[in-house]
Amino acid sequence: MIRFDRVAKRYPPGIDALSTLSFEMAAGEILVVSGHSGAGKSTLIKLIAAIEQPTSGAVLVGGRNVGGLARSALPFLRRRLGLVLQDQKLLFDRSVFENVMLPLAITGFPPKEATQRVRAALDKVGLAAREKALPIALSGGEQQRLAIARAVVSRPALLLADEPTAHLDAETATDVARIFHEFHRAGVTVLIATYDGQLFPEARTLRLDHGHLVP
Ligand SMILES: Nc1ncnc2c1ncn2[C@@H]1O[C@H](COP(=O)(O)OP(=O)(O)OP(=O)(O)O)[C@@H](O)[C@H]1O
Repeated sequence: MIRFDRVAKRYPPGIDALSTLSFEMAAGEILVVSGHSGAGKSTLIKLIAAIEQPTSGAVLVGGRNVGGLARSALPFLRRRLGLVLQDQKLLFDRSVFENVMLPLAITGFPPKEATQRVRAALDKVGLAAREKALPIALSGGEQQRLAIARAVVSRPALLLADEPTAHLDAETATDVARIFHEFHRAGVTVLIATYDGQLFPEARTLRLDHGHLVP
């Protein structure tokens, strides 16, 4: 599903975020990428989502090299990806339901089926009863669950999450981690960048240290 082949990423003015990183992740796997702040975890996720381009090496997602992907090919990739980024970018003037509907509305999904999918996604993250609420009325854990619902509403084969349990208390973090495990058990390939790998006991762990894989 994912292959990094000697991938390096250097940001201007010369910060090496990742150095000759190689690893593979099979379809259906759950993988945790752990490491200290600045180790390169977010960069790894951004390269998979083609938000950033590698300086050298190849990033393959589903057999396609996404490093040199033309802008016109990005929607094809993004449709297969569910992204939960650190900055969730929830729409605070729209309801919970509308936030989750947005990715489907953008792709012109038929409204009736879209409504069913939104309700199914909200149900999976335990927010079915809150669909009319505004995000501001939700707790931090609920906002994170809303971001997950929005990421999975397109039923992606691959779910990527960057520090999805940051800023949550231990009980809420465990609850959010359980949701990722449930998607994994339902067949979704799940990759999570987190400093707290212990929350994901079912996952294989890749450890990064200053952009290098720790053997
Ligand atoms: N857009 C950017 N421009 C310049 N440097 C960047 C940029 N993004 C990240 N970096 C640098 O690259 C290195 C890796 O950052 P990255 O965000 O990938 O690490 P991280 O492990 O996700 O850290 P954190 O857990 O703090 O989010 C850091 O030194 C960071 O300062």
